Amino acid sequence: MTNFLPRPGSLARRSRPVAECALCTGSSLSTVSRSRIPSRLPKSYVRRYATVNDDDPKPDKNTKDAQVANRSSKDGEKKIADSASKIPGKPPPGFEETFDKNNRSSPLSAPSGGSEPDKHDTAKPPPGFAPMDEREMQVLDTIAQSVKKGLPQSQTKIIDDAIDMIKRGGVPNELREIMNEKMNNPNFKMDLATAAKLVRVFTKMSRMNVQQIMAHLEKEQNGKKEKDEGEPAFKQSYSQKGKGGQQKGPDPSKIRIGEFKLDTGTFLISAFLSYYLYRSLYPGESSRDITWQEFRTTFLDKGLVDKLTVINRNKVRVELHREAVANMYPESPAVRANFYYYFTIGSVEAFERRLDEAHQELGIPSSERIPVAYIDEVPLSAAFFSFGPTLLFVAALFYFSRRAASGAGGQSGIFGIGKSRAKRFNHETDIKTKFSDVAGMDEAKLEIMEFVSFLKDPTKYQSLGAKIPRGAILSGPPGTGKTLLAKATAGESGVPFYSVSGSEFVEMFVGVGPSRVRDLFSNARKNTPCIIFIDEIDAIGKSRAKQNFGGGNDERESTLNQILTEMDGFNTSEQVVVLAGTNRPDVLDKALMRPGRFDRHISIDRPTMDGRKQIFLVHLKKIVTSVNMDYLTGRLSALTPGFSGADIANCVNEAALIAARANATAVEMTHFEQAIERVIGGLEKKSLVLTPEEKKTVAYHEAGHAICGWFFKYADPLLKVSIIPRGQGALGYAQYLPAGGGDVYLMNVKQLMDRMAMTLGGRVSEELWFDTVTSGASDDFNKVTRMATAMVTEWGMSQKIGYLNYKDDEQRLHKPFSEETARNIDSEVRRIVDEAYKQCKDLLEEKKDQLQAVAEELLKKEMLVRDDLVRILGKRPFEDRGDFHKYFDNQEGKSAPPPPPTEGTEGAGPEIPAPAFRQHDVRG
Ligand SMILES: Nc1ncnc2c1ncn2[C@@H]1O[C@H](COP(=O)(O)OP(=O)(O)OP(=O)(O)O)[C@@H](O)[C@H]1O
Repeated sequence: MTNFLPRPGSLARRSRPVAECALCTGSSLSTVSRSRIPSRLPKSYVRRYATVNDDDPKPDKNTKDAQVANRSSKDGEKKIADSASKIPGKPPPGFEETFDKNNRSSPLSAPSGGSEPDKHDTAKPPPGFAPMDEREMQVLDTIAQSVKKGLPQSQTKIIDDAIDMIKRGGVPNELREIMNEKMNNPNFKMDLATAAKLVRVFTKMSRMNVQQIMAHLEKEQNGKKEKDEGEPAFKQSYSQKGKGGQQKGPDPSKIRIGEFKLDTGTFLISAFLSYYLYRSLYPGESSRDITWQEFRTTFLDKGLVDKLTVINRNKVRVELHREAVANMYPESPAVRANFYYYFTIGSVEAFERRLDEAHQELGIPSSERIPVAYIDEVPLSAAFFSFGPTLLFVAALFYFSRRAASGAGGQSGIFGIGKSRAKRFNHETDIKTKFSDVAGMDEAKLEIMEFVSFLKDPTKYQSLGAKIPRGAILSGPPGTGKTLLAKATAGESGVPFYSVSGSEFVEMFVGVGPSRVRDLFSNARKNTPCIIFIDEIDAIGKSRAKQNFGGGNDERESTLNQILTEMDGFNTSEQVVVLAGTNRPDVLDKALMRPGRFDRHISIDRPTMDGRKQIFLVHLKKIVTSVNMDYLTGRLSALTPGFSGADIANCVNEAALIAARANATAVEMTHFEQAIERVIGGLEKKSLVLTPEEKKTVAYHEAGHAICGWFFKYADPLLKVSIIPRGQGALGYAQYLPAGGGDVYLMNVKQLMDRMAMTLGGRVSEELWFDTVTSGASDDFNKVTRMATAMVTEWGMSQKIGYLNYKDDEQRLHKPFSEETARNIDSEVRRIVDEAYKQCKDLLEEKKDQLQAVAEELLKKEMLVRDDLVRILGKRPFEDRGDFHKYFDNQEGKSAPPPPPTEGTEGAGPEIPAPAFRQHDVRG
């Protein structure tokens, strides 16, 4: 009994759960795991549980336990503490039964409010638990004391809590076994496994609270057999957490179920803890150091030594006759197997001498002398430190190679580096693209359709003796739908599709490229029929002759050679089609293009007006809009000359985003136009504030362009001009519709001259209206020079130079013409530009008033559209061609066509001006 009442503080701590049991109070505090609040337990808890609140469930007056509870509630904490201190060794009033050694029922058997009196006697402890008598409690304390030895204070607290809980709730069977062993065997010794078991049990018990055990008990009493009956009580109590409302139990959200999970981390920590505990309980259990004298008197002189081992020339291990030792010293640890005594020696010679002397003194004949062995042992820690860095390095290497490989597509470490990175798409699940998703490019589709019908029905061709082309190169500007077409081919033919980019063959290791090519083709051969698509093939397929100029690249060359070999290696029956995409067909190696490899060259250009209409139709399908589809696609395609399929897809998506930002229910024409402006001109830079003087210059500059466009017959009619800065350095922004209202494929001299004159309109206007000029016309001059140079050197439009083509070739170091021709070219270019300048100046001088009117209106409104110009300048004096009227007339303030793109593929047509006023850095 004294064990339980060591000091008032302890009493207070222990009386709380007991009173809690007796009263069956559902305190909210009790929901907190005890292990988390040990320091908060003492005083306030006693008060809380010793007093019955109005809303607490009332105990049954008939039951003895209820009376106990009632009494204790009346007396309160003070009485409990007093009685405990006055009658040491006796339980406080109301707790007698809890500590009654004859009463085998656990304190947990106290019925909760409302339970029937007779249940008290029949109440059993939870399965897996058993109540304790006093002797058992003492044994438990002894075990706890030995476990606590050597543990830090925080750990001993947990064990105290667990013991407390066990005494109140009963002993789990696991613990009872150990206690029984201890009671029955006076020589009971704790081994490592037992220590670990004890730590586990104590930790679990310390985390339980009274309600959990009681809830389990109540359920047992009501005869509700759960399927998990027989599990330890703490397990079941957690499984009841979800049934809120039944009891005023713990808040499920606060219960940390994971605490009982035995994951790897927990396992390792508890294993370490157990070992530490075991070691601290039995320090030096497997060895002990002694002196030579001890060795001599205790063991050698008594004939107990079996063998001596000299370790590392400085230590001797004594191996004893275990049975003889057991007879002589039954208590000695040396009885145990694996226990050895050690003593240190100064030198082996001195040790041998002393041993010799001892043998002689003891009169041991030389034949029976104690055998001595000599060994060198490396301590475990030393071994760890010597191999540790190497192991660490190997582990790091392995780890990083795996990470790098998984980042690059999940190959198996450094060993998978030669494997192909091609992604395989399955026609059934991954490739849903069909030819109907590819708008326009009818000719390209027709060409490639042949591959599809070959893959679907090869016999049709083979029966006629025809050989099917091995592959096709799809070339064209970026975003024109090359990849889309290849995917559609796979989708239509219903075969596996391997997609890889040319750059994925290139790696810093030599030989990786060819190895990946081999792997790709061997995979493909295993899965025939199939399609391989190599995007951006120019990364590996560049002409070998050109590479050599800059020193060459052997790795790329051998990768290319491997591709050539593999494509040659297909036999005619293998249905593997290789498609490749590139933006630069001109740099490809000729060997790639020869018949038998990529026999077909399918060029995909930017879509025509009609093609754009169809592409818009494809992408508008997913968009919610109320605009008439025919009108919408027609107008949008007219507004977007030079757009690629990808640009169109982007525009449509951008329009939907703009509409969503404006909270519109459908995408309107204005949203599409804003999107187009944004794609062409970039974002409006409202933050860029120009000075009034700068603004005026920009307005007059743009007005100059606008007047030229309006009054030159072959210039582009203006649709919109603004002086709100946009995009990359453009201070003004103007949109024109290409002359003719559609795509322009041919330009005559008149058109070119008008266009050049219009491009110079900005600078000429500045000259007319200001006393100085600005740097803003530099981009205009660049365009004019390029146009004039092309007229002279490429298009045969200069009589002096004649019908020669001196197209500039960057690869060539020397110009292919004489100095005199160079001088003539210069003078002709100058003459043409001067003519354009004169043409522009004459017009702007003539229309000076109109120019001023347009510029002032622009300054006022910041943006003018076609209708404003009609109002200021009157109707344009020339007939507009094409579908212009259909889409742009009578559409107030809605026209917003872009300037035709100037950047284009070679041979795409003459330079087209985009007279936007640009900001230039003229410092230094
Ligand atoms: N003819 C088209 N019909 C419908 N959509 C198209 C068409 N052309 C391009 N697109 C759109 O543009 C996107 C990009 O096209 P794709 O990737 O095929 O271009 P690409 O020519 O392979 O470009 P790159 O040369 O840069 O690889 C497609 O996903 C599609 O949405």
